Amino acid sequence: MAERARNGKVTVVGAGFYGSTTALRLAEYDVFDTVVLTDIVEGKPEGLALDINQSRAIEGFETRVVGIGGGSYAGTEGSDVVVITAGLPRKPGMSRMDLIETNAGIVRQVAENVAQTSPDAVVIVVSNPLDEMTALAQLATGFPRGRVMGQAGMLDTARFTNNVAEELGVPVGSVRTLTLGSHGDTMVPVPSRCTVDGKPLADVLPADRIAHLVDRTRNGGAEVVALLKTGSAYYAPSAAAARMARAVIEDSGAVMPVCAWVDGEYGISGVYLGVEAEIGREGVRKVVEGDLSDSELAGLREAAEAVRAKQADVADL
Ligand SMILES: NC(=O)C1=CN([C@@H]2O[C@H](COP(=O)(O)OP(=O)(O)OC[C@H]3O[C@@H](n4cnc5c(N)ncnc54)[C@H](O)[C@@H]3O)[C@@H](O)[C@H]2O)C=CC1
Ligand SMILES: CC(=O)C(=O)O
Repeated sequence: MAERARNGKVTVVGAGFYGSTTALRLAEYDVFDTVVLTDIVEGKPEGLALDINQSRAIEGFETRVVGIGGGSYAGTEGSDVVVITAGLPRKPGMSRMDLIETNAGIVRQVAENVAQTSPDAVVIVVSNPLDEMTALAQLATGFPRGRVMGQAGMLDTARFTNNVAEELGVPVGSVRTLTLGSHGDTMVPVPSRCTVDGKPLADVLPADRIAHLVDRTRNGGAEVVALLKTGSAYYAPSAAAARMARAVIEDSGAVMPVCAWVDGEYGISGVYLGVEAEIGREGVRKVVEGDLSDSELAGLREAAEAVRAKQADVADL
């Protein structure tokens, strides 16, 4: 059998629930040479890496996972992609914004180390609050804005899709949805861009049910936190971040909803915000502006102003 071509190195910083499941997904894709998993805790990433490598013979992938504990960056050098998952998750009753001070210290320190050791990497931030931590990671790395992006829209869109599919009892594969804006209170699910088997959502569901699904999507993370009691979601979130990292290493040009620097699109400038973007080897190739209804566009602009105010403060955190 022809040997599969693999290339590149991806580092996942933070070997908690999000980081370890992301590392597993990335390894199972079998497209990278190496997945590096790091943490400040000694032994945990090394143990998880060994565990994943021991699964290779069963699952049939060759990508090797390397675990590095103790907060070291030796071994991460020259990564093509870095996924930052380091930081506290929220507990029931907390908002993502309640994490800002603690996680800002962690993300700043991680980003500075990444800039030193992997100066050409594309950085995918997942630590919360997402929009603010993405802006902070760009400041702390000093990387071009297109090379730093955040994961939220893929996840929120997947939640919207799942909600619609469950409501109608149809396969998720028949549903298309889109979610833009912030990964917080000003999230903007976009019903006008949703279809079921190619039909507009408004043709298959009454307005009050669509409003309910929009609301459920906005609260999708909190819904999981309330059930788990400790920690937050990681299966769907890790799927989203891993897909983004894969799009980068494969230079795929896939258009995905991500937290990207917006510079004029939708009449919005100078802010990291959830928008659709074309992803390739250089990170965000371009923001893709789609059609929105008047109220959705107003919601996106409102989200931009809400996160702009918070992002202006991150330099001082
Ligand atoms: N953007 C999104 O859609 C989502 C974001 N999140 C966020 O992702 C983050 C991680 O979540 P989980 O993995 O569930 O939390 P977790 O508590 O399981 O793992 C966090 C890990 O980060 C490590 N860590 C802390 N400081 C570090 C540092 N300076 N360097 C390296 N590692 C460090 C911890 O030791 C721990 O292993 C949280 O902030 C959470 O809110 C979670 C789900 C979705
Ligand atoms: C934790 C988080 O941000 C989420 O599950 O959406």
